[in-house]
Amino acid sequence: MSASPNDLLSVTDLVIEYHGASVVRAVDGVSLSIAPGEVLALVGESGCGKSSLARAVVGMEKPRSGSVSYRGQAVPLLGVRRRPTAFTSIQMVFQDPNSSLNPRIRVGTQITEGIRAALARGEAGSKPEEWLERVGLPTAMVSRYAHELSGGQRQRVAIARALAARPDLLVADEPISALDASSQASVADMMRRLALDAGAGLLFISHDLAIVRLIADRTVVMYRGQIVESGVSERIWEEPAHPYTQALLSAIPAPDGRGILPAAPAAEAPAEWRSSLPAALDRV
Ligand SMILES: Nc1ncnc2c1ncn2[C@@H]1O[C@H](COP(=O)(O)OP(=O)(O)OP(=O)(O)O)[C@@H](O)[C@H]1O
Repeated sequence: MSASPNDLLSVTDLVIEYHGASVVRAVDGVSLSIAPGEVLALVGESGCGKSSLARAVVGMEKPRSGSVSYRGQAVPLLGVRRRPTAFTSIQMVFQDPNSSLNPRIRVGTQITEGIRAALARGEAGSKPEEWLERVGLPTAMVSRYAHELSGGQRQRVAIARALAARPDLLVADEPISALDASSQASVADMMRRLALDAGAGLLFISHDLAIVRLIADRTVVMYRGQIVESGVSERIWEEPAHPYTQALLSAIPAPDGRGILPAAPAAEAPAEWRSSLPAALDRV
């Protein structure tokens, strides 16, 4: 996955470490890129470094080494106060909508913040009600407060606000896990459509390979801070090359209760994975 001058986002040899009682290397030499109008999924089990990578992409995490560039320019570290205007064209949706919405500000006002960011970059204006409709919420919700909404409604508002800023690049970190199972696929598909209608790129982080298969052009699989496999989503789904990807796929429930893979993959998984994914690997 080498960088091209046309990339919207280019991450090169990224290393992120946390220094506490011990050093945790959360991201260990990751390179990836996203072209305009492309959906890239980042999958992997909890703790593999997905959120650390996402935060670095939007300038919220300082890399130990390596680089993150957006349209060929290094993404600046977010200031204590606010990010430079140019970089409002990168928006992030967090797993927990409470971390981006203010419970004491009306929903309409919060979406208007996104609209203002778009206007400041010379983009066309829009109304908060339009964005509520696009994410499947009633327009009357403009006058409600975030704390009056359900978790799923809040997440839709967070998505509406991010999209209202008309980003070129949308980074969505587990954006659908707060939603009920029946609406996860439709909201993921809506994000894909809205991002692509705007010609934006979408970095979609999830542990749900079934949904990723539906919406992502390419998929990157992370394990313990490193990329173990990447490629066209359909290929990864049909012919996972790496034993870890095979284990992730086999852990997806199927009607027969045996996981999604029809036959046992040939590759032998290293013993260390047996401890991290025992249930999945029992079926591999
Ligand atoms: N601020 C921090 N300080 C110390 N360690 C951290 C910090 N943030 C993350 N880590 C560690 O870095 C590793 C990667 O964490 P990260 O949140 O990036 O993983 P993730 O794949 O997003 O997990 P999840 O799916 O559970 O959100 C984990 O071992 C985590 O404990």
